[in-house]
Amino acid sequence: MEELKNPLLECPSSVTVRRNPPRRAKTTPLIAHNTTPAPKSVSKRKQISSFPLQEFLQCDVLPPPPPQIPSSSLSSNSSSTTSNNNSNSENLRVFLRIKPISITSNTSTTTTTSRRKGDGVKGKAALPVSKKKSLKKIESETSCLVVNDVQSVTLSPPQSLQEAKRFKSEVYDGFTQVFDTDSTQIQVYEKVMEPLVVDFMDGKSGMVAAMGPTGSGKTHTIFGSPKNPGMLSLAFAHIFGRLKSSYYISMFEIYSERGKGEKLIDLSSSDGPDLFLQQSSVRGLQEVMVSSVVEAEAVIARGMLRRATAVTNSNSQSSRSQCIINIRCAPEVTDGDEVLSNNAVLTIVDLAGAEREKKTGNQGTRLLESNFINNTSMVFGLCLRSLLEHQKNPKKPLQKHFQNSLLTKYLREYLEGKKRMALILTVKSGVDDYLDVSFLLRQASPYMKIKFNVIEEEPCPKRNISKLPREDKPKRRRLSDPDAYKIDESKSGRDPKLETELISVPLQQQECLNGSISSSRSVRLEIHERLQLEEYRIELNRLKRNEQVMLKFSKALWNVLKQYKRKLEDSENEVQCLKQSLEKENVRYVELEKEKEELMTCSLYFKQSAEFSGIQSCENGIRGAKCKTDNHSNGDEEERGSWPSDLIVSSSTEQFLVDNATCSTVKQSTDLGEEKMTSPASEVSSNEESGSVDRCNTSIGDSKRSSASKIQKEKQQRRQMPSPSLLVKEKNELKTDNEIVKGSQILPTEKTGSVDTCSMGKINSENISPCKGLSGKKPRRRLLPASSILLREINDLDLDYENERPMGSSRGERKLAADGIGRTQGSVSLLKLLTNLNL
Ligand SMILES: Nc1ncnc2c1ncn2[C@@H]1O[C@H](COP(=O)(O)OP(=O)(O)OP(=O)(O)O)[C@@H](O)[C@H]1O
Repeated sequence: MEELKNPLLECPSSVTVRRNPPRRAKTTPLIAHNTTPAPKSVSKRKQISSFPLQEFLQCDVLPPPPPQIPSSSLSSNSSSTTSNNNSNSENLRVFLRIKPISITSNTSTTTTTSRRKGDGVKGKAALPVSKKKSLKKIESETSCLVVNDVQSVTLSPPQSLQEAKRFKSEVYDGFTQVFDTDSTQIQVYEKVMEPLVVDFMDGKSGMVAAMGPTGSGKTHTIFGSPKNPGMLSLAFAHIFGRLKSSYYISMFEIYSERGKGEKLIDLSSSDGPDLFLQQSSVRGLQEVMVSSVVEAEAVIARGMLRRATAVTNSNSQSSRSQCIINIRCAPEVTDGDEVLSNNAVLTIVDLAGAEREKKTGNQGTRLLESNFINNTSMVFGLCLRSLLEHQKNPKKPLQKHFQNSLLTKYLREYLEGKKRMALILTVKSGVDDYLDVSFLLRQASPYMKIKFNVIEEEPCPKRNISKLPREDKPKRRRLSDPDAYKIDESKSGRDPKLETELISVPLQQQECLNGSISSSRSVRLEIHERLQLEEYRIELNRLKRNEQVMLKFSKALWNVLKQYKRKLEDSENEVQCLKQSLEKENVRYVELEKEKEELMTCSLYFKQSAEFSGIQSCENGIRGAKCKTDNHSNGDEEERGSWPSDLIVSSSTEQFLVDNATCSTVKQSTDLGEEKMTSPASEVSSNEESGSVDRCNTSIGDSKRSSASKIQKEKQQRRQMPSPSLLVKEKNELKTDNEIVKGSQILPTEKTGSVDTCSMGKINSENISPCKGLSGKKPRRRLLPASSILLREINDLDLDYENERPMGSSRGERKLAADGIGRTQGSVSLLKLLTNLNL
């Protein structure tokens, strides 16, 4: 009772403090190491001011030596410590290894600086006992982690952080084994790895993963060094020392270059294809068959050379990737037959160490790698955390955190508690490493409660080829390149001769073949045959589908082409039509041009005629004019008329000779009832021989020529007609002359209808001042031949009415017609002509 009253007076020698819940740090009771637990009285505990950490650390109490258990009994012993009563369920084994502080400390002795990677323990072991003690003292002074016993440690914050009162000492208990700073590689192997190796050789898969901050000794623990071999090398020695057998080894890393996605890289083979993850197996990964420790070590050494490493502030050879090594049992071949084998795989994972930016001083690429490394570690931890919570409370669903990284995808079965695994946490115990250690222990210590519902894997009597990831590759190759398959077979240890036979022998002969060989071979043949058939079936389906697709595509293409052809034909037809219509239009245009020219010519002519007519009416009156017409009884026949005449306009003193007052022939289309005009010149040149009938726009519409002889005469006269240019010239001359002409009168030459046609309707003789030509001299005028002819023709006309004959009334007096309208002589003449033509 007295002890209880005054606990400070007599401290117990040791105490074990268990953390539960693990994340909540408890104040360490004020008791000495290795003392009996103090009574948990709240009233008494209040009296304890603080935990005398320094005092405690200064105590030169060596941790109890690890129990020396014979190797043969390690497996059973270790499992007995971790497994529950239920043989199929066991806890996740979590180990803690503390890296010697002297190796990490910059202020360490010469021993530290001379050490190389991996030989720290050995060097320390070689020291004399007195030096060992002093070194231990130094370590204890500068360490933040103290080993309480084989299963627990106490983590104390450095003085600077203690003052902040946010950080308190924490005890972490429940580890499968804590390896102190002076633990050897062999000790670690025996505890961590050997049970897994034993199980593996019994046909059970297992995995061990090393976790911890950068530079804490993960790679050292797994791979070690030539002088101080790690767990892997020791495992090889164990595996190959027992039985003479072959194993497949594969080694690959998951790396993120500059943090851009994750990449799988085959470390065991440099010439292999690109790797990709399919569910939980790596496709394309090369497996190297080894049958001795040396071969296995060589494969691992090659892989280590290829592995991504870099120099950081924390580690001169820091791993930048997650490295995974698989060891798989190869079937033994005796006399061509394979014997017992199993599907068990032993997996060793060296995770890249979590990094703090402040400590590592990483920048750029290194920093991006750090992010990837920390992220993967976090996902790995989340998967285990989720599994633990699910096991605690089955109502909580198992989160699918494994999907967030390639590593966790690959290790899914382990992270879901389906296969047994072990974790080894490596830490540095320096004061500077307090935060790293604290983070890791807080994160990983709860994993000790994770249970694995191990499904016992039955040893496989025959190798199950379909389950092996590597088997897919030769299958794929076989279809395209049989030689490639042969090479692969030599690697995998199969009988290539037999496989070649299998491919070549028809299916019908397989039964005979199978009958003659052993049962194991027949099973293998059957599997191969089935796989091959399946491949062919898939290929056939693919080809069929392709064929159907192509068929449909070609049909569609054909239809489209047909439509295009039809459209093309239509377009061509349209083009032809347009061409024809264009030609027609061109012809019409030419004709219209000609008409236009003729109209202009005629217009000029009639203008002259009107002027002359005005002059004549003023002075001499109408001498008479005759119009010769040919009437054809049949209205459908073409009519032809021309007015070749020489008009002689005489005044009292002078005569005007008009050359070639021409009118073009008139072609009358009775169907359309329209008249076309052509120039006399053109008619003479082009239409005369063909006998085409033109109608002069100045001619009287329906006038007919009286006799053929006259026509002939006209034709001859027409040949003498001048060109329109001459007419223009003549017009100019006449204009000049008109100024001095006193008066002249031109005889009416045509009916009003024809005047209209030739735009002569506008010409009114009344508008022409008769007095204009009277003033001045009276020069002798020479009439153009056509005008003379016209005048003569008009004079030849038989006018019925006396009053219609142009009177010789001088000065263009208007004659009163019966209707009382005053007309000039020219108008009267035209009227007569029109009347004769019955228009
Ligand atoms: N227990 C130990 N005993 C002696 N030396 C050790 C021990 N642990 C680590 N070392 C040495 O410390 C250095 C760093 O160790 P290691 O490379 O294994 O760290 P790591 O955790 O793998 O780091 P990273 O995650 O950056 O790759 C190495 O030189 C190694 O030899």
